[in-house]
Amino acid sequence: MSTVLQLSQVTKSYGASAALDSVDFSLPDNAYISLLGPSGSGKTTLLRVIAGFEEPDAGSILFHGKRLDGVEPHDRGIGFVFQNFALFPHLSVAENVAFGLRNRKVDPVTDARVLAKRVQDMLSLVGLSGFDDRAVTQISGGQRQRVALARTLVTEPKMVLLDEPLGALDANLRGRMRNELKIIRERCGVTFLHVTGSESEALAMGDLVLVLDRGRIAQAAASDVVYNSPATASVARFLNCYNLFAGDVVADAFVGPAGRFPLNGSRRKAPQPAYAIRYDRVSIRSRDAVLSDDEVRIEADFIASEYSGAAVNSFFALDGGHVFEVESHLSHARPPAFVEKDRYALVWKKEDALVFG
Ligand SMILES: Nc1ncnc2c1ncn2[C@@H]1O[C@H](COP(=O)(O)OP(=O)(O)OP(=O)(O)O)[C@@H](O)[C@H]1O
Repeated sequence: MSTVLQLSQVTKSYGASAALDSVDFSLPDNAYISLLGPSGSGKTTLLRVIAGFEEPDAGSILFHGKRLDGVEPHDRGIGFVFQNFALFPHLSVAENVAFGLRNRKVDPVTDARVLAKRVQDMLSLVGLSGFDDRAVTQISGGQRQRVALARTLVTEPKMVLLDEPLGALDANLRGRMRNELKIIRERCGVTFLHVTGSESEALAMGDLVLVLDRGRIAQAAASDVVYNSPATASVARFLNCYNLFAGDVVADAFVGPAGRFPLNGSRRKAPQPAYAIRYDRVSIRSRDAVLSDDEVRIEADFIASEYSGAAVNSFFALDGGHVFEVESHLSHARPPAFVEKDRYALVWKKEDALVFG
């Protein structure tokens, strides 16, 4: 697969703080890439630097093998879809889409018939044929999202940057638009770089998922690799499906304020030591249940359960107040009702824990 974009050691600071700190990655052509990171991790700054709205302080950006230094945003061949869609409210759907083509600096399209044909093709690509004359104030959020996308795609960018493109939509529509965006990308065959703060969105959409942590790429891998094998404790935290413990490896155990967890030997190199166990790898047992040699246990008080259709998530308070979460999939068996404030044993296999440090 050929490379569309390559960043090497890209750094951008605002005052004394580095929004991007030596960012390195390569993106394949014709792929859907998710960029996941918590608020303030540098996602928008990274998109703005790639788009050319900001210049990096150091490092290089190669787009199709050519350096982008000093190239104006409109000359980069990179499209940008903004979170709030940034449509012109006084223009119709078709006029919004035509705007970019008619007004672009390089090779503007002025012939009305050519323009109309290109706009029609684009509206058909995003599933909005027949909406040409509608005011953009008289269409739904999902339709506005498609107009924003059509307006970018009509200029035939070689890559598209999308800044939280589903953030302004309600949860239901967000789910449907995930699929739509993937289909539209496949039809036009260019790389989409989709920024999101939602781990489920990033994992569902990306052929490749980049995880940004405090201005650095903490991991770049396929969704299942990120989910099952987060590279650092911070990545595990963003995924919202791991219980994390601070502490250190001492001989054959991980020891911290929450207790002593015997290890099975495997350990991944990471800047910060931590112990992680996924919510759905834990079983809830009575305190007197017998443990086998390959299991680890901790005791905690039941707080509450939350039913989500396919699973029940149960919350427990560890001694010291830390909340521990267990996800029980209902396809296995429905967990019994637990009694509030009663104490239970939370048990997992040594080999299911991830040990960082
Ligand atoms: N124009 C600016 N001036 C000063 N600091 C800035 C500026 N833009 C961003 N920052 C800082 O750079 C860091 C990264 O910001 P950025 O907006 O890229 O993060 P983000 O991951 O997109 O966050 P969010 O998800 O909340 O939009 C933050 O600490 C932010 O305060």
